[in-house]
Amino acid sequence: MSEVKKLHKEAMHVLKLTSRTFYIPISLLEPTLKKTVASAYLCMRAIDEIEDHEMIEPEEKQHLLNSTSLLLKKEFDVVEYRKLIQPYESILPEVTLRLDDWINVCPEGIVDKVKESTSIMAAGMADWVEKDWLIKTVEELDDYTYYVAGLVGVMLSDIWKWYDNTETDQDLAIAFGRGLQSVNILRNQQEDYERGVSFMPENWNRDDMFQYATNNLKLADEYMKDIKNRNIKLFCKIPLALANKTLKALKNGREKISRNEVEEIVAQVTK
Ligand SMILES: CC(C)=CCC/C(C)=C/CC/C(C)=C/COP(=O)(O)OP(=O)(O)O
Repeated sequence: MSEVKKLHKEAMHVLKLTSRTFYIPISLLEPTLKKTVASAYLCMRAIDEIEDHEMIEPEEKQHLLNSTSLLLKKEFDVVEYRKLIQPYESILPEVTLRLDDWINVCPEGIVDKVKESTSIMAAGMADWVEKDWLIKTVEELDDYTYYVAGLVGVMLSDIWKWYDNTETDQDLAIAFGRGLQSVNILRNQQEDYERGVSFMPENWNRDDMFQYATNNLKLADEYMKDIKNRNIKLFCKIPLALANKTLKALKNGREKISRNEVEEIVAQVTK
């Protein structure tokens, strides 16, 4: 097997191990999009694992994220990156240690966009680590959800445009990301509370966050209307359907949806 093929296979393997939500939709994409979106997911997940790490001090996270953000702005210097993460090698996951590999999986015509989006996300995450994720206003919630999810939407829209000139609305793409992220916030609220983090603006209760999620997921439906390519449409439909179903389950007091329900939704969307 050629080196390129081998790397692609490894990327899909790591993707399967890291993403419950996106492994299936990415697998259903045609080869060029599959490589691109897998690479983009893994690059962003690489830095997300730094932001979320339980054993790394905030100052160190900021340094790691800001330095990675700078490295992504130039031709990626893998020697510098290895030096940067070397002290944390034993505690960081494979997806983070192999950032250079994921960049190499990405097709040449779009890799700069993926690096740029990941760089902006890393700098935004570093700022939120500094602020200790202290969200007081809805503007701050919007800012946080923009960096960690809205930007993914923007990047995906850029990928669709590059791939076959599919034009989608940037604000709706951001809302799509925010919708998915706010469902996760609701799902993880207790767990986050236990580690001392809350994404609820002051004076907000759970119902307000439900409303925020519902509004953004409605805008995600609008986003879908611009997509004609069936392959891209299918990719977007799966996380959206899972988020809608999860939101409904949470409203009914359940913790999350079952593996069976996930399978049912995927089967329904792909039939
Ligand atoms: C235009 C468009 C499609 C916009 C959507 C943008 C997008 C994919 C944002 C990601 C947001 C998010 C909450 C990811 C983690 O979800 P998770 O915890 O469910 O995923 P995981 O299983 O990969 O951890």
